[in-house]
Amino acid sequence: MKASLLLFKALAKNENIAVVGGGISGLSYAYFLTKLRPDLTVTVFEESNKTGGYIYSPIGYKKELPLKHNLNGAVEENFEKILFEKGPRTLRGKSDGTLIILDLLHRFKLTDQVYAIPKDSIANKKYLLSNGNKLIEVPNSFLRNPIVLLKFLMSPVFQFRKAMVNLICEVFRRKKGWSDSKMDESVESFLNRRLGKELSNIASAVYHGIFAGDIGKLSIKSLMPGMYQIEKHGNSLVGITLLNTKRNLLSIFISEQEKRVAKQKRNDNLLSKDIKKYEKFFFNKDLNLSKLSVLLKSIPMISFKNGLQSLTTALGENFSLSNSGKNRILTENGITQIDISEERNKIIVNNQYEFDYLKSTLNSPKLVKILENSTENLEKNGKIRNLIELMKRINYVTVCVGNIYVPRQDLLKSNHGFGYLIPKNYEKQTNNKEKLLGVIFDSDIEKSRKLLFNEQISRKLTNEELPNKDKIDKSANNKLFYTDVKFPELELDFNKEQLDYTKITAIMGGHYWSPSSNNQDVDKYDNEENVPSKSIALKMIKLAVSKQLNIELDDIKEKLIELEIVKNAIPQYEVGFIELREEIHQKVCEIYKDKVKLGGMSFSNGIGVPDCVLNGFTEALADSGIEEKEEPDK
Ligand SMILES: C=Cc1c2[nH]c(c1C)Cc1[nH]c(c(CCC(=O)O)c1C)Cc1[nH]c(c(C)c1CCC(=O)O)Cc1[nH]c(c(C)c1C=C)C2
Repeated sequence: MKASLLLFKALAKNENIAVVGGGISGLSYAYFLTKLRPDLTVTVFEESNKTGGYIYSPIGYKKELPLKHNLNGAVEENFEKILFEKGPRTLRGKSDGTLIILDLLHRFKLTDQVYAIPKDSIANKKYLLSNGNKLIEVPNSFLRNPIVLLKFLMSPVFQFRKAMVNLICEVFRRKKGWSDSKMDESVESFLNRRLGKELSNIASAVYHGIFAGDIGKLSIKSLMPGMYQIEKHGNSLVGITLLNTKRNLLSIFISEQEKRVAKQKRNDNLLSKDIKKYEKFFFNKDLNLSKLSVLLKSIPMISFKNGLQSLTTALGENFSLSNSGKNRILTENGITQIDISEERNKIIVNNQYEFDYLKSTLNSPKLVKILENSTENLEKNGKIRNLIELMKRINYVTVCVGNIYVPRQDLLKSNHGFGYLIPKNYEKQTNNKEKLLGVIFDSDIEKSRKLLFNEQISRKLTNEELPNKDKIDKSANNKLFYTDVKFPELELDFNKEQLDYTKITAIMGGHYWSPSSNNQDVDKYDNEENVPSKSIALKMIKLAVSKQLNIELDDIKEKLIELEIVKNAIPQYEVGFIELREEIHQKVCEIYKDKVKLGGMSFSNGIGVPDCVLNGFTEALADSGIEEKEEPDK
């Protein structure tokens, strides 16, 4: 059998495509589609005046500094500039999406923007907030740091005795063993039933940090597909974990040589199907993705010199620059109507533009508004009403993001790290009055960063010729790559004294502000949506942070605080979400005769930035119609 590339018609030659939404999902999709199919003309519609969507890294200005002149005699900017991230800010290292993002940044010649947070850095310490405002460090690895593990097991968040009894009982407890593939359950009810309330409370904090959501509503099938499979087959979670641990323990009897061979085999095979496709259709001969993926295994987090927005800006610019100006991003161009003209076989946008195909990355509240403006033509068959009702069943949470900067002071004292998450049962008696979900220690993340593509690593990651002495033993060189990655200190462009600043982000609201939540402080809220005004939110954030970190924010004169309330920020993959999403996709295909498709955080799989980029690639590849087909040998 011989593999060859065949182009078959998904999108016909020279078609005109609309992408709705200029966030990370829309930009990734548009960028990849244009690269895969340069014959197409692609227009991105963005309602706001900037691209990036939820990724937003503005610079705040703190105070006037003494005037300085540059070499040409001109006055230099004389304000202390502070980068604030209002949305996502870091990427997890080990993920297919991150691999693609780093490859893109390498193509865009932005490697000087990419920082690694090494495993052994202070920013890799994560905490949970326990009653009495104690920060409990969560062990990163069960074996590597026994003291942290022991302290965690003995802490009130874990509740050792109860948790251990529950874990032992789990092996013997009767399992449901779902036979119907439609079965689903909330994460909370599943974990309570299987592992007990103590462990489920820890999971509540983790999902505060991802969905800002309530594990009492989020779906086990969507969020923990591995657990779902174990349940489906009626197996024990603890049993399967122990079996895997036994396999690991047995590995101490395997010789070093055998281990090395096994590791090499794993590394050779480590690219997923999606990344192999990316390599095949989008190959950048400069960067070795297999080596990069090995390196990323040892880097928990990636961060960006000028904020994550440099990624979306670069994607937008590289998209617009390609195809000699045929492609465009129309900012301040919201979509109000999407109709279909069956006679002309076209999608009509805003009664004005005609397209052959439209990809939306909007969330469902925005789509509902657009659908409600649909013409009588679409209204006639009643299907659109049904679609609107389905879309309204997807719930979203609103979050308040508070960025706080204090110069020349270390407010975190002994609690340095990535930040902390707050479990659901924190201060149950006071009902977590301020509805804080967690706090990120941005200054610690910033102070832990190391240039990822430094000279040593870049040489190993690119297919550049190896220096002569390394050529002598290539296998030794490979080994060196896996074990000997060094991150030299960054050259700082500010003096040591300025390193003592504190920058944190406090995140509040989420599911606690959902209309259905039993909010005791509802009289404080000045609108019917259960969301406080900005001024009340500011008071609440200051109060909570001061209390939890034991500082008096109001007493600190030199500070900068910015607050953003992001409505419908994160879709909630609640119980039954997978089936609901599938039904919506089917209805959209039916109504718009396969000429409209939905993507983005709400309708593709996954809400993380790497997920959005990976989905952008796989969906563009599928729509491009470029597929690999096996052909028999002649
Ligand atoms: C601003 C509020 C957000 C909260 N969750 C998200 C946002 C944007 C989305 C999100 N956060 C994480 C993931 C998983 C990452 C992945 O698997 O790709 C997602 C989808 C993990 C995460 N949580 C926090 C950080 C800094 C990260 C890394 C990714 C990122 O930079 O967003 C901190 C954090 N996020 C939220 C809270 C309450 C919180 C508290 C410490 C809600």
